[in-house]
Amino acid sequence: MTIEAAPVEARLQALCELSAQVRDLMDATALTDVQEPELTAVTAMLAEATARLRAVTRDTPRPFEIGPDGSLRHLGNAVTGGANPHALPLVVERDGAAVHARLSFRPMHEGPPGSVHGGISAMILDHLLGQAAAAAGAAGMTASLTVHYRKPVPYGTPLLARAEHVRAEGRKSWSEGQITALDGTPLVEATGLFITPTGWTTHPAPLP
Ligand SMILES: CCCCCCCC/C=C\CCCCCCCC(=O)SCCNC(=O)CCNC(=O)[C@H](O)C(C)(C)COP(=O)(O)OP(=O)(O)OC[C@H]1O[C@@H](n2cnc3c(N)ncnc32)[C@H](O)[C@@H]1OP(=O)(O)O
Repeated sequence: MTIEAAPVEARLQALCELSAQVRDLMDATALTDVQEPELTAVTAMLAEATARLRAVTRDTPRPFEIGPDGSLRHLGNAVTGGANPHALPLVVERDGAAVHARLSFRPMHEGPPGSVHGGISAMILDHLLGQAAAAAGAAGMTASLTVHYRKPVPYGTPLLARAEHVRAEGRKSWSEGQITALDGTPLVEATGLFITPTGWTTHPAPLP
């Protein structure tokens, strides 16, 4: 894994704005009820836009970078990356030994009709649990994730997600966390085991 010096911020800002537009496009696509000729016309426009973006490409999404404020960021990440349309993007804050984020899922995250797909909730918790491990100085890869779905998760509603590191044993560390309604009602709870790969232990990972 490499950490790059950040390129010109204005270009990254434009890339994040493009990603935000693509997220809106994804919701619009999931919800549209326009007629077939309009669908065909929009599809042609998008094919042209895709070709323009492919004119110059990278091998991977944006890597870990040091931002202008000195913080570590990963704009290509599928959960937190502002430059990745797949990401919400989740903005994770540290809170002592824990991490938390406010979040709001979108119609494109639908699983059961009217609520969020369980795999999407699990992905958010996987990331947050991993960040809690990293915040405790035990960054690692997810080895296992156990998820309990307590209530359907709504989209279009502000929610909270929180995680904390609970214990460590050698290269293994455990975190637990939950997604809740704003009033604290638990919706999804998870525990995860994170293992620091041997290659990382000789080069301590930077904290997020
Ligand atoms: C320049 C570096 C910069 C780094 C910057 C980092 C900053 C951090 C910032 C921000 C945090 C972001 C947070 C992200 C969160 C999301 C993370 C993901 O989505 S990760 C993707 C999904 N996970 C994988 O793809 C893993 C694939 N698996 C593996 O790579 C390996 O299996 C790995 C590393 C998990 C373990 O491999 P081994 O070779 O190190 O493990 P062995 O030596 O066999 O076992 C060690 C101990 O762990 C147990 N163990 C191993 N795998 C286990 C498992 N799956 N379940 C339970 N125990 C397991 C074993 O039984 C052993 O235990 P005994 O020491 O004997 O007690």
